Amino acid sequence: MSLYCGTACRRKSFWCYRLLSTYVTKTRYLFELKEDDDACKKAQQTGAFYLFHNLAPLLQKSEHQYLLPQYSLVELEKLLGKLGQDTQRIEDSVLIGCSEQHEAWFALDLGLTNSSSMSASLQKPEMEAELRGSFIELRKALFRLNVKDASLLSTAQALLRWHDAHQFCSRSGQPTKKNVAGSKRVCPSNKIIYYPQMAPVVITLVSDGTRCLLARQSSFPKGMYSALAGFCDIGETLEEAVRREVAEEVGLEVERLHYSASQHWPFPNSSLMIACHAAVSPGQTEIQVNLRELEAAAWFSHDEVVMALKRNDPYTKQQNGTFPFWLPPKLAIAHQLIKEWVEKPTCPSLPA
Ligand SMILES: NC(=O)C1=CN([C@@H]2O[C@H](COP(=O)(O)OP(=O)(O)OC[C@H]3O[C@@H](n4cnc5c(N)ncnc54)[C@H](O)[C@@H]3O)[C@@H](O)[C@H]2O)C=CC1
Ligand SMILES: [Mg+2]
Repeated sequence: MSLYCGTACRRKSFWCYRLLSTYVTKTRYLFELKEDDDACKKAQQTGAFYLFHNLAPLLQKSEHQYLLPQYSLVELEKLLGKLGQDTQRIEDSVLIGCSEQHEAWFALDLGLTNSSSMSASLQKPEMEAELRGSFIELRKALFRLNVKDASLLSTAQALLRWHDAHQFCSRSGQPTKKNVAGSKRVCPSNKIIYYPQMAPVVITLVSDGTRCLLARQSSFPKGMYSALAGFCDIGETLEEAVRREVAEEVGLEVERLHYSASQHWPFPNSSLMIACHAAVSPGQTEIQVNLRELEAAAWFSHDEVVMALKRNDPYTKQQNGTFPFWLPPKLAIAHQLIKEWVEKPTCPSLPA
């Protein structure tokens, strides 16, 4: 059971941690680091750093998985010294979380150049040799990481990318300055504060009661089908976005929908994927594929989907030269939606 400390007693630190659950103290600690630059600098002294190069995380290969090396501040300072770099570069790091023991975790990109520190991009091969690891594109590495590491690296990459793309104020054109944690940037001339953003995206698995509708874009790997996805338009509710995307992409009218879960998705930019199941009436299932958005869409039976979920080697070409039908990997929320449908194909009851 979690105990809640009703009064936020501000004695030694920002909050009184004594009576709170581990989760709450951790959350409050992270909040303090985001709000208080001095506290965050202090946390760096005992913290752990994850390294990136041009948004690719540093990983070490073990037998079947990638491992995530972390460095202390002292180790990082030593490394920068060896590579002939100023330790001021550590100021570009961003806070990405902390352990239950309050060891703060930071991410630092040594390949990106920052407008204010004027630091030069470090050479990748030189660093890889020194660190005995490789900077691997996140898209390639994500599915060979455990869930916790994958989520940590997705957050880190999204935050590093956001800072890289928001170095200037869109009103004054002046360089913006990040706080120590990297939870915001401020324009020194007009005090406008910029916060990291995610784009909301709806992802919908449409069912007619016995089959589910899956689609593919030409950019997907060969043979892979997924649920319908689309960015929310400004001003739309979640329900309206689902209805519009399904109508736009396959020409069907959704009758009922049911929220399932959500996921942060770092590609190509930061999105908040909001996953739903939706139903269409069994009498109105004729698909009209919007070829400007999709390469193909089709209804799949329960058995076909069960078979596809079991497929381990999707990239193997079949004898007739085509690729087998397969589904997104476990880590993608599309996979979870499809798995839920396989386990319970009947459709839920919220009106769209
Ligand atoms: N994690 C998962 O399981 C899955 C994630 N996704 C992600 O969902 C996202 C959206 O899916 P799509 O079918 O591509 O969306 P979509 O159906 O909305 O089409 C993309 C188009 O929407 C427009 N657009 C509107 N707002 C945009 C914004 N904020 N950023 C970029 N483009 C915007 C652009 O013209 C773009 O070409 C993709 O980024 C994809 O990576 C898609 C399927 C599965
Ligand atoms: Mg789409």
